[in-house]
Amino acid sequence: MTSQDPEHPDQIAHEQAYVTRLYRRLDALRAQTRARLAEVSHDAGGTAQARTERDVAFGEHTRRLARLDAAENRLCFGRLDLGGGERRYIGRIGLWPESGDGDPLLVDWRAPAARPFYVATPAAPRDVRRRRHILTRGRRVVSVDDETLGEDGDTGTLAGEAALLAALNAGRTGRMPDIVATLRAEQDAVIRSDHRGVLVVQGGPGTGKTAVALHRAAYLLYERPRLASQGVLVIGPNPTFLRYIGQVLPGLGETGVLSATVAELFPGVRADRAEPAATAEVKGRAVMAEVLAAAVRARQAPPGAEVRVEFGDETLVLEPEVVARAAARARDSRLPHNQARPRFAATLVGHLARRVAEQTRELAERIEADVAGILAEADVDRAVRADLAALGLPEETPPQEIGGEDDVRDLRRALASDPAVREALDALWPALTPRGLLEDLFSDPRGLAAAAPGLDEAERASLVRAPGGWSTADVPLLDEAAELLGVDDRARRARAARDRARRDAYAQGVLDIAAADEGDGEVLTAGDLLDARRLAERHERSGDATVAERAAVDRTWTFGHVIVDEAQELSAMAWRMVMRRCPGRSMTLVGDLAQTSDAAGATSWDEVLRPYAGDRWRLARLSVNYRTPAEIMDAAAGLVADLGPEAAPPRSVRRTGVPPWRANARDLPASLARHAAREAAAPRGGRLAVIVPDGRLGELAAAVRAAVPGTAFGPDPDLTAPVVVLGVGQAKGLEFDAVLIADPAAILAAAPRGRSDLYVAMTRATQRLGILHPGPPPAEIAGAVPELREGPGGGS
Ligand SMILES: Nc1ncnc2c1ncn2[C@@H]1O[C@H](COP(=O)(O)OP(=O)(O)OP(=O)(O)O)[C@@H](O)[C@H]1O
Repeated sequence: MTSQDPEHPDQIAHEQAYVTRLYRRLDALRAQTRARLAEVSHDAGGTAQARTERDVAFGEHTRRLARLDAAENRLCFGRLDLGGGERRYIGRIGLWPESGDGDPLLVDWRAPAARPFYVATPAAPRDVRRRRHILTRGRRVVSVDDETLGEDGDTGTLAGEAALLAALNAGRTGRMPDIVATLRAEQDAVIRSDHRGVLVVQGGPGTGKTAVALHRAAYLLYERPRLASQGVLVIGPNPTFLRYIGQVLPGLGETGVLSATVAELFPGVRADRAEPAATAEVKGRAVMAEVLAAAVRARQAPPGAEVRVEFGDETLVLEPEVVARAAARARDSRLPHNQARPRFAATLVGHLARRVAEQTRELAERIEADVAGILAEADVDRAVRADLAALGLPEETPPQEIGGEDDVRDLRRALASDPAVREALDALWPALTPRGLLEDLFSDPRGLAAAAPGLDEAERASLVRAPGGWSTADVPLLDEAAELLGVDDRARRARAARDRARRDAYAQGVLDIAAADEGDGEVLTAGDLLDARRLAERHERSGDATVAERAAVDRTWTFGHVIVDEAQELSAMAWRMVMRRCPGRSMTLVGDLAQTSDAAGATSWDEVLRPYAGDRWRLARLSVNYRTPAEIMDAAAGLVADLGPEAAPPRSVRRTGVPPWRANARDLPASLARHAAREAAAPRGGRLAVIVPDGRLGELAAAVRAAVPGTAFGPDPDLTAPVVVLGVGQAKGLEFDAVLIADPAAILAAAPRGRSDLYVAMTRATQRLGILHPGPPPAEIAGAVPELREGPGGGS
């Protein structure tokens, strides 16, 4: 039933009255929360415990306010009428009457009581008689749409899907919307899954994997409140994608989630160095962990010549076996390289100290013997004895122990601080940094040959390069190296101290401004009540955003939950890094093996996950494509036909009646520009993506921009522009009303997994798809996509 339904003309007015009441309640709660926040902000003094409690309250009120603000848009979207006459309104958050008693005014979509809204079916109605979708614009109810279930209801399937289809047919905005009002049962099951380990969500294009993963994060943050302080990490394939999905969680009231690409997971490194795909593929292999371990070992006391150290007037010698024993002892500690270093140094310094002490003792004994001989010969002994007797001293003074424990201790100290000794030890077991190790390794073909016997010569040659900058594939290697070398605590502590000083300065600035504003000497200013450090600490502790900020700069931060989108693209080395971020293995991985384009990416989930989760990972499948109309999906399906059942294309939920088309384009830039201009000017509007081979992005984008001013393109293009030109690698995960693909043959040929790339490109459209091919069409689409004879506006 919709607003036009003549049988229920008063339903919109009825729901409007209720929705208005809900917004009144929301407004009251916002005002209340703001007042509490102000109160806590101005509260001061008391015990340390009281201060901590206030800080916690400050954080809670801030989060609550963010949640209430986020609920403004489509606060209420559903109603359930249950068997016993009970009525439940479903919305973004839970709301209770002011009295606090009685039934909730609005049930949070994540609460168990809301679940039937998503999963009740005519066959299993779960006591639901009627499910109503309420569509609002701003605070105004614009339509209602009912589905009747239960014994006396009809099957209602079509009516129930009206809200979904309206959402799917709506024009795209360049920002992913949340789907909380129209979640499907199979998606709901994934979102609420109680599996505590690794949950893999496999599904074809447009099945809602990304949407589901983000809603699962929101659900888990609701269901497991402690998760907010541990942090949730969302990993996506590129910054453009992360911006595209960036509104979903804040829109659901969750602001404390860190999103990052794999390339951003090593703090302080900007991965902007380009490198051939074949090199990245080698760097992504699991064997690189062994290569790095071997490279580190090779820098630990390399076997060979003896080491000579000048100490005072002496030349001390460290024989190869002595060095080898010290190295073995250090390695036995199983500590990372830099942390094992003191043990190695201590062993050798101890050895040297004993050696020096021994030499000193021998020398002393020799001197004593010599002196005794001289005395005997000269018979001065008797005379000395007489002198001693005259002085009242005993004839035999107890011999002072030369080279005893005290001497050895002193010697150890002296040796440990001696520059020559330190230099010798540094050369044997140098302090290493991840960056230094990698730069060294990749610029040294001989060192690589020794560390990477498992790679063939060409593979090793592909790794050799001059220092300067980092690629995306380097990032997991830097992380691996950091693990092998050990955390450089001093640098981290220094950074933490700097951060704290910066925060203190910032907070003092806030207080200064507040003091300047408040002017009046009689009035207590914020500065009177809060000192800079406390304000800084409060800022540090309060709000989820700062958890995300702290996690972002700390390589060793471990998250309570990690979501990986486009998970099929991660290399084996990237998985090692991601798993280190989540030792609890509470993870949601979403991906599609049919869309793997990275040559180092996954072909089997079991292969990827077994090393980390054994068989304790669970697979959920999504099978319905909500994005791509059946006409386009049918044309794209052939591209993945030979990838096996795991990669089978999903079934589209709707048809549009608009088939995809292809056209021969002799002059590709000109033809592309013409078609893009025509599409951009069409009254149906919407957003257009022109997807081109990565290698021709600059040239083709310039041609399109000349025809359609304002066309976006570049490393991180504005997806809200009416027309955007993307390299095929950038299009992953995105969607547009219309898509134009340029030169499919070049896309197929550009990469070993070119078919997957073309499949991704073809499945980005929610409405229309056109393909321009210079020369004959590739066999993959020749039969599947009809040729445009009198297409949009004629010839190509
Ligand atoms: N239940 C739903 N209600 C409304 N829209 C939905 C629903 N499920 C999915 N969609 C929409 O379908 C589109 C595809 O969703 P999403 O991007 O999450 O799919 P995906 O499986 O990650 O796709 P791909 O693998 O191609 O990147 C989005 O616009 C999403 O909002």
